[in-house]
Amino acid sequence: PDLATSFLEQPLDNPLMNAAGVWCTLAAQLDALVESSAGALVTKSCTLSRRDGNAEPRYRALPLGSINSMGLPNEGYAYYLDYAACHDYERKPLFVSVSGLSLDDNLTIVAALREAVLPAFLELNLSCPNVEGKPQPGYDFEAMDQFLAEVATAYRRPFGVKLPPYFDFVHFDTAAEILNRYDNLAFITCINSIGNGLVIDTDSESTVIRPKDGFGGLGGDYVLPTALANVNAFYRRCPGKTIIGCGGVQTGAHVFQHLLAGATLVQVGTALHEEGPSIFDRLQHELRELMAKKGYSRIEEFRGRLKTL
Ligand SMILES: O=C(O)c1[nH]c(=O)[nH]c(=O)c1I
Repeated sequence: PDLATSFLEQPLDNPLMNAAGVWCTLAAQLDALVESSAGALVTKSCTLSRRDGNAEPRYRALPLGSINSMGLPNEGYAYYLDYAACHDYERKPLFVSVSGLSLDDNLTIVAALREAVLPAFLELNLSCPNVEGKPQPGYDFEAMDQFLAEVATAYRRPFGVKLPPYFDFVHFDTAAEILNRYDNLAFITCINSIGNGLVIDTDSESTVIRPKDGFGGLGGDYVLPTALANVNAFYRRCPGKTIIGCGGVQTGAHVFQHLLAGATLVQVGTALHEEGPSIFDRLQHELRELMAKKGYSRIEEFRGRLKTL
């Protein structure tokens, strides 16, 4: 079976990439993703200036996934624009994730990205749950609409958004109605971590990460059904847009499920953090095996074809 696909008319060897924030803060990590068999890669969400992020421990791997409250540690947007300027786009597409601390910061970064005239894809992160005192725009529909109105106008080129998980059909409907207003909003990445979970260690009777009294974003097995729901909800509601699936991917079957739900590309976070970039070889092998067993030779034969009962 062939895993070749395309994204916004760009060909990719396969639909797999990292999730923003994982294995992508420093150039050496990004280089490792370029060298890996990932079909594409995305940079750590960036802010105007470099940030240390929250106090450690701020990430914990768990039997069923992960919890994190990194606090947006990153090298500052110039660092990632420099990386994007040196990337070989013939090899694989590069996405730049932007998560400015204010609308103005986002507009400054987006303007710089536009001025750089790079073939990189902008993934506007509206869903960071871990910056104390910064509510995420993804859960404030008025703020989200304003951010998109200004960014869509300033950037003028195709871009995408990274959304938080929603858990109610009214929220799916409202968010989709906003996103559908912006013609150059070309893709939607669902989901970011499930925000502000609390993991407790029974023996120590304590939280397991330091920031925010232990409250942090959940990833891994915990989030797969929610991720699939959000992928399919926006796939159904935004027919003119491309969906990128993110959340809970650990096996080729999980990739298959995201594709079935309507995803075009599939991002890997927690499992990549734990296994490293070789995971992209394993996931492709497992996906090919599953496709062969089902008699599929190309992804387009089943992508978006989720059956209902
Ligand atoms: O804490 C983080 O840096 C972080 N952590 C997440 O789970 N999602 C995000 O978008 C971000 I910006």
